[in-house]
Formats: sequence, C-alpha cells, structure tokens
Amino acid sequence: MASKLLNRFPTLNNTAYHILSLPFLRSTVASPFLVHTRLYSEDVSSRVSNRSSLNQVELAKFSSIADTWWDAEGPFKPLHVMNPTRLAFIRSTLCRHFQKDPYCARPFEGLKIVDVGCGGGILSEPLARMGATVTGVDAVEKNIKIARLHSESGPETANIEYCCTTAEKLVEEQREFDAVISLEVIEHVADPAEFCKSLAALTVSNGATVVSTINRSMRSYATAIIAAEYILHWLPKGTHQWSNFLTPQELVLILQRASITVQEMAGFVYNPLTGQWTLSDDISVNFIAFGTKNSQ
Ligand SMILES: C[S@@+](CC[C@H](N)C(=O)[O-])C[C@H]1O[C@@H](n2cnc3c(N)ncnc32)[C@H](O)[C@@H]1O
Ligand SMILES: [Mg+2]
Repeated sequence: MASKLLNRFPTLNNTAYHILSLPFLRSTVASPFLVHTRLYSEDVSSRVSNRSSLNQVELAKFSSIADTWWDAEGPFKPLHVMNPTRLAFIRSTLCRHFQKDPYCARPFEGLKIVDVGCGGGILSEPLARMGATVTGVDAVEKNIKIARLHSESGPETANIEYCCTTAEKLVEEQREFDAVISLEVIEHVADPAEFCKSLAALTVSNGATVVSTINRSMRSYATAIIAAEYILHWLPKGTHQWSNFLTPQELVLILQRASITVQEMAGFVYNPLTGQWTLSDDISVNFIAFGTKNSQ
C-alpha cells in the first residue's frame, strides 16, 4: 500500500513517506479526538449526489466576513499570501497534464476550469489571467456578489462566470470541466466523501482535480488553530474545526473511491522570517493534491 502510494507521489521525501506508510487505521485511532466515520459515504457510482454539501454553520462564518475578501490585511490575508505558491503548483501540474507551456503568459488557454468554493475570487482571477475559461461557484451569495464586482474591473477577468451554487447542483446541470479546483473548502463541507464524488462528476474523463486542505495532525492543531486563530489572530477564532480536517491518506482514499487517482501531492510551508509560503514535501499541515479522473 505504502509503496503504491509513494509511486504516485514522486515529490515526497522520507518524512512524507513515513506519514503515508502509516496504515490508515493507525492514523485515525492515534488521533486523540475521533475516528472519521464521515469518510464512508456509500454509492460512489451514481453521477448525481443526493446529499447536500452545505454546512450552514460554516457558511454563516464566511457570510459574516464576505466584504473583506479583497482586504489583503484582513481575515483572508493567509489565502492572499499563499496564492502565488498554490498557483505555482496548479500551473506546473496542469501544464504537465494538459501538455501546455508553463512559461508562456496564458498557459491555460483552451482549458475550462471550475473553482468550487471560490469565495471572493482570489484564485479564479489569476486562473482567468492565465487564459482559462473560468467558472467560480460558491454557496454564499455575498461572496459571489463581491467576486463578480471585483472581476468586472479587469478586462481579463470580466468574463469569469460566477454563480451562487454548489458542486452537486452543477452535476445535476450536467456541467463538465477540464479541471476542477477546490482549495480550502473540503474542511468546511457537510460530507467530504460526497463532495469529492461531485468534484469527480464535474471532471471530464482524464481531466484534472485539485484539492487543498489542512492535515488532521498534532502540528496542525498547534499551528493552524492555536497559533493562527488564538495567538497571531491571522484568522477569526473558530474558523476551523480540527476534527473536520482530513489526513492526506484519507483524502487520497475518498478521491480514489470517487474515481480520481491522486498523482502528486505537496505541502505549503510558512517561513516566519520571510513571511512567505513555499512548496515543500512536508505535508504535515497545509497540503494540496493533484489527481486525474480515471477514464471509464
Ligand atoms: C476558506 S474559503 C476558500 C476560498 C477559495 N477557494 C480560496 O482558497 O481562495 C472556503 C469557501 O468555500 C465556500 N463553501 C463552503 N462550503 C461550500 C459548499 N458546500 N459549496 C460551495 N462553496 C462552499 C465558502 O463560502 C467559502 O467561500
Ligand atoms: Mg479552511
């Protein structure tokens, strides 16, 4: 199992190998707080999910700070600062997969991309500037209004299609995309396995799916919750529920069950001296996964 996973993650070092080599059960039983029963949604074969991904408590948190999306010093500062790093991962993985030139100005020309849980459009806008035809969807109406307003100010972003909807509703509408991207959303949805099923259904056969989230590790409890919310006040208190985080193994598993094979994974690591994030093999806190939809 571990060697199979390692083959899929050429960028991982020994640390990551050790994390991945832990049997799934050991990692969940070792977690002091819970075992993730939410991973075991049945019926992964049907295209349309009959369960809503909406978690109203989580959505209320985002609604209350919606007007701060483009305040680079506000509650979404961590996403603004992280953006170049996550875009570097997306650029390199998508260009490799779709055989595009990563060095040209508009490498995503010709690709249809959906940004699920787009918030105010922090990711959707640079994707559009890189040439993609972008659809951004979010369950919070206020986010979509802000995203639309902001995108209208630039000629390259004005064509982004923003909709207040969910991944499962797009599946019902039979929408499909070359790449489905959902960053920092899965830890806020009602049922991550069902959510992945919807992401997979939106991805064309042999298309790409990219998901980022926070690992359910002791380090993430110390850094992403205690430090970020209570000491540094980077995020409002209560932004994240540690028990809702997924380990990399769990994410790989639920994506696999939804017909997405994870091909590459990387961590994001913060350097307090430079104030910057970099891509790393350390997936113990923030991590991102790139997968491809199995051809049927
Ligand atoms: C932490 S923000 C991430 C925003 C954006 N993806 C980014 O990384 O810049 C999470 C977003 O997911 C949205 N969201 C949460 N649950 C959702 C769901 N079930 N369907 C669609 N959007 C959802 C929230 O409204 C919020 O805008
Ligand atoms: Mg989050």
